[in-house]
Order: sequence, then C-alpha cells, then structure tokens
Amino acid sequence: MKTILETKNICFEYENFKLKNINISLKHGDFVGIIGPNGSGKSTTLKLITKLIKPKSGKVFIFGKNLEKASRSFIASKVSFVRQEFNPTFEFKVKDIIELGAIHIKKSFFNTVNDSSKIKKCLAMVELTGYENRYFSTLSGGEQRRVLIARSLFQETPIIIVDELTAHLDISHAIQIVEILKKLTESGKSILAAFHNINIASKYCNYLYALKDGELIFQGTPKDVINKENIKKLYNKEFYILNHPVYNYPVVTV
Ligand SMILES: Nc1ncnc2c1ncn2[C@@H]1O[C@H](COP(=O)(O)OP(=O)(O)OP(=O)(O)O)[C@@H](O)[C@H]1O
Repeated sequence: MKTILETKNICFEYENFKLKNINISLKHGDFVGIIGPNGSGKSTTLKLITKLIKPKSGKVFIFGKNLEKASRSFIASKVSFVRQEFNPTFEFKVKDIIELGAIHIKKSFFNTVNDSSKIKKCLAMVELTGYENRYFSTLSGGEQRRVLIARSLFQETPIIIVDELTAHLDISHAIQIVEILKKLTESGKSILAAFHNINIASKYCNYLYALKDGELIFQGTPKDVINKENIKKLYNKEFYILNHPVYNYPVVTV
C-alpha cells in the first residue's frame, strides 16, 4: 500500500520539552495509534503533522507534498483533525460547527440542501440525530466530542487525525466511534489517533507508535509493542498483559 503521510526526523522544542526525530508513516487503509504517558508528546506530534505548529527541523509529507509548501486548502482537503481541546469563542450551533470544519473546501459559503442532508447523515453516524440546532456549548463533553467527529466525517478527507480518540466518551460511545473509523479504513481512509486507552488501540490499530519523553521508543503491531517489558518501560509501572480470549490481542490490566 502507498504511503500517504510521512514524517522525516521531525524535531520540535517547547521551553521544557523536546520532541526528537519523529518518523511516522501512514498508508491507505491504516489505523495507526500513538500511545504514551501524559506529556510524552502525542498532541505535539499531531499538531506538527497538521501544520498547527512548525517543526524545528525535519519534514512532513502528505500525499508526497512537503507540508511546508502546502496551502491550508490542500491540507483541509486531505486531512481532518479532531483536536483534544476545542472551545469556540462564539455561540455556534452544531450545524455551524460541522460546516465550519469544511469551509475551506466549500465552493460557496451559503448552506445548500445537499449540505444539510449531509450534516444530518454525519450526525446520525455519531448518534446525534436532531442535534443540528442545539448550541454547541450546551452539549455534554462526550456529545461535543461526537460533533467534532461528525465534522471530520463531513469534511470527507482521506486522512483523519484524532487527538485522544476516546476523550470524554463512555465505553459504549468510544467503541461506536472507533468502529465507525475502523469501517472507514476498510473503504481506504486512513486514521492516525492518539490513545490513552491502550486496550482499544490494541484491538483496532494495525500499527502502534509508543512515545516517551518526546522520543519514539517502540513501534510495530500491537502484539510487537504491547508486552510486559515495553509497557513497564513506557509507563514506569508493572502491569499484567493478558491475551484476549476471543479476539487474540494483548490486553493491559492491573
Ligand atoms: N504551548 C506549550 N508551551 C509550552 N509547553 C508545552 C506547550 N504545549 C505542550 N507543552 C509541553 O510539551 C509536553 C508534551 O505535551 P503534549 O501535549 O504533546 O503531550 P501528550 O502526550 O499529548 O500529553 P497528554 O497525554 O497529557 O495529552 C508537555 O510537557 C507539555 O507541558
């Protein structure tokens, strides 16, 4: 399969944190997860890949195009990004939030009948039918998160990047969202997501990158990455690793 997103030795620095030589790649149909403890650099990596911040050195390529030279509309047509935090300054309705996500690739600013049926469809996919006229600020954390996933579906990009995929979601909605994304990979879309829930990443991702203190310390299939020794090194704590009795993937437990 063809590589559609690639980082080459990207480095970045905040005052008290360094991200070092990150090499990540994503192919058509991949569901790739980034795991690692709080503050290990997952969000920073995703922000670099989506050009929200610029690397100190190294390069990012999306469909072979150097991100440095890519326009905002090119990026928006290829990548949608569900960020961990999203606090709009104005009172937006759910339907506006969804449309604004794809404003750069729309031919016209004005709503069309086609758009509103597409918004309905995307909301139905995340079980928020009838929410289009609700004010975003009045939704629960989990509902807001699902609106942002719906916005990403509305954008219809070949690459979907999600920071902390299961943030604010109860276990049932977390699985529902992950399964929607997994289904999209079967039709050729590619997902890159940061996970705190390693067991969900283990079941659904075909490849994992493990970040610690700004460095990629392990990578490979969930079976390669998730074992007692690696998880201890990653989180500085002992866990039990079991094998899922039905689906045969490694499960981390206390
Ligand atoms: N704007 C910023 N200015 C200064 N330091 C920052 C900034 N954003 C992040 N950092 C620091 O960079 C480090 C990596 O943060 P990052 O958000 O990438 O980690 P993360 O792995 O996504 O963490 P979490 O699992 O808690 O979401 C942290 O130490 C954080 O405090």
